[in-house]
Amino acid sequence: MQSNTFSGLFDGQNVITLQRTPSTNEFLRKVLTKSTPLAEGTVIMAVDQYAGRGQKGAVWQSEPGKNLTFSLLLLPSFLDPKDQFSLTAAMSLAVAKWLSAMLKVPAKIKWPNDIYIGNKKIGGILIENILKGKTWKSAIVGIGINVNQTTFPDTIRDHATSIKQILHRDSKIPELLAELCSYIEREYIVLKSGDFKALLADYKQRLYRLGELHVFLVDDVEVTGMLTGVTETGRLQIDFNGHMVDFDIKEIAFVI
Ligand SMILES: O=C(O)CCCC[C@@H]1SC[C@@H]2NC(=O)N[C@@H]21
Repeated sequence: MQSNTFSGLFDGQNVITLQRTPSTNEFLRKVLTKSTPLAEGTVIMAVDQYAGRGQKGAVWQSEPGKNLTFSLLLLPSFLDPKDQFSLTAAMSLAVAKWLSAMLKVPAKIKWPNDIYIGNKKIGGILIENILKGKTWKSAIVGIGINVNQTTFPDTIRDHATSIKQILHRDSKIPELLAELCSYIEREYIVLKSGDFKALLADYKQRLYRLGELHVFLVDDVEVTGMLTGVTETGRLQIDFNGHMVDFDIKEIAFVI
């Protein structure tokens, strides 16, 4: 495990804790659009996030006070927008590595950036990029981790897990935030170094269902193929009987 103190970019000085807010991503976006200058590494954390947002317009449900729900501000102006996926890879890797080290079980990345333990989702990431033309203004990295919640709504009960369900004890949320931020910092340094190949290779190694036959939904039709990796731009590569096809997030979904 890494030390549980903040370091460098995430020094713990810029953590704003909100008791109740619809969505930390939304809150951060609003602050940024009001042109309030915020330092890179600013974290908005919510105790009760009651209308959390997920990918593809989904909702992110979280019991008040039980989970880690936060958004952090990155200013990746060094990154060409065509390399956006490497930011997704870096953030997913940070969460997966942190959870694997803490829980002592492998945490996998379900493409593009859900975090799974076994066949259950423990966390999710929603990155909202704010670009100005071809340059970055900022990236809002929203992360939700199920921590002390042990019961889940019917719709997700069979496919959700939490840190408590694995460790059988409560965890202190601010301490988890500090630990996770140190993992984020480490991957962000790799991203800044421009070593996208290393990030991609690391990401691929941790892909959920890599090398396995799986059922996917493509154009409302269930198809079976083998997940073989991702392209440099983050498209999911599937082998259908020797015929390789790649997809973006709008074109394919996993069938559980
Ligand atoms: O699994 C997903 O689809 C992504 C979930 C992302 C949830 C986090 S919680 C903090 C931040 N604020 C939001 O409204 N969403 C993200």
